[in-house]
Amino acid sequence: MTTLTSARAAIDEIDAALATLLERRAALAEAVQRLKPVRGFAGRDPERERQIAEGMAAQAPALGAERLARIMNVVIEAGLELAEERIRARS
Ligand SMILES: C=C(O[C@@H]1C=C(C(=O)O)C=C[C@H]1O)C(=O)O
Repeated sequence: MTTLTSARAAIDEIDAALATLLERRAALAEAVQRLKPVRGFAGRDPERERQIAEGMAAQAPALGAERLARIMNVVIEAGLELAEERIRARS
């Protein structure tokens, strides 16, 4: 039987994996910023972001593209913020 404790433990495990993946994603998003002619928020690409949400919806149909777009908007903005900070700190 699923208990509150075991369900929360399962969520904690998934969140730990998500945190690792988010850290890796942010590092890759920073690498992309360094390759683009216009970096950071100024070089935002809404079409690419839409494709990301659509692609993820194929893996997560219950969440769907609209909710995934909202989730990914926060993820992408956090990555852009971090990339801008790190690029500024090194230049
Ligand atoms: C990383 C890029 O720059 C921005 C960040 C994105 C992301 O974090 O996935 C996607 C599109 C751009 O708004 C990119 O253009 O691929």
